[in-house]
Amino acid sequence: MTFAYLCVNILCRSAPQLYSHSAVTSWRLVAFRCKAFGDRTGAFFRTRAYSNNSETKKSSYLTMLSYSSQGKLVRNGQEKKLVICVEGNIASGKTTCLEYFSKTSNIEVLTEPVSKWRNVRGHNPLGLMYQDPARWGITLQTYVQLTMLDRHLSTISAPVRMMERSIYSAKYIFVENLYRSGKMPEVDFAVLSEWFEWITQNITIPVDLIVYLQTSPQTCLERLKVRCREEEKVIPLEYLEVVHQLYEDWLIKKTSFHIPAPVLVISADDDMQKMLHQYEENREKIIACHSSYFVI
Ligand SMILES: Nc1ncnc2c1ncn2[C@@H]1O[C@H](COP(=O)(O)OP(=O)(O)O)[C@@H](O)[C@H]1O
Ligand SMILES: Cc1cn([C@H]2C[C@H](O)[C@@H](COP(=O)(O)O)O2)c(=O)[nH]c1=O
Repeated sequence: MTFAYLCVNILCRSAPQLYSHSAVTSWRLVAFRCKAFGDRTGAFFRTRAYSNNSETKKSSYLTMLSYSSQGKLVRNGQEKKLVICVEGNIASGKTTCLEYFSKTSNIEVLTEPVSKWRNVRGHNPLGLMYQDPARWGITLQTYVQLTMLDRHLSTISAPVRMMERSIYSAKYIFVENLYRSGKMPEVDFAVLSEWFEWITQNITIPVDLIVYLQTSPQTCLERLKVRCREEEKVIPLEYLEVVHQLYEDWLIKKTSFHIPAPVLVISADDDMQKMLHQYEENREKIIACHSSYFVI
């Protein structure tokens, strides 16, 4: 613990009235200086200051961040939790899988924030993207990236978290697809990539295991039709085939992008009954193989 850390900590406790805006502002400068001089407590100062003024709500998760030994921002007290990301094509059965595991005690599930993508302050970026990907792809994907980051950084309350997709697949599958298919202008792709690289280089995104629900694109098309989301009615089989190939290159062939965690592949073309059976068969691999996380 540094001298500066001790001084500010004592001030925080003994003089709460110092949480005036001007004091907060000057603490930010202290924080900035600490960071500039390589002091890992900088983030602590900054977040302590933020948490005591009107910006509290907007930066609530920042109050829990500090620097790791690698110099990345990391959420405090979440290190021993297990994070599993369930990946797969559109309508492959990810939500259904999460619903099944949500009945298990000690597991919390986080589904994709699709409702936000369909309604942000009265706008529907998901629908707009499907209508005109070249115009609205950047809009949707910027928002997807933000909401996925928010999901990754949200407080984990159970020993195990299962979440649907990740900030990685949003970039490696969907942004990549828009760009490669010529539907995303190069400048949009460059800006999104800069954001993505900054986030992943500066913030620890905890992922311990990827469960890949491997389906045929044809199965996904059938399930997509049953689910019948209005925005997705325009999705043809070819789109699902491209998404499938991007997933296969990333998680099976391992030839495209960095894989942030070990991958467990589950064949997911079977009917619901057989899938539930498969989930039970794989339960140990998903959770128990990480039991060392609980022996602390
Ligand atoms: N194994 C399965 N067999 C048949 N239908 C399924 C199966 N798993 C999911 N579904 C149905 O397919 C649709 C898409 O499933 P969902 O879990 O929402 O997929 P995702 O979250 O991957 O998009 C839903 O209507 C769901 O009830
Ligand atoms: C992550 C992500 C998703 N989308 C689209 C693809 C689908 O239409 C929905 C998500 O539905 P799913 O049933 O969970 O697959 O959102 C996208 O366009 N871009 C993305 O990054």
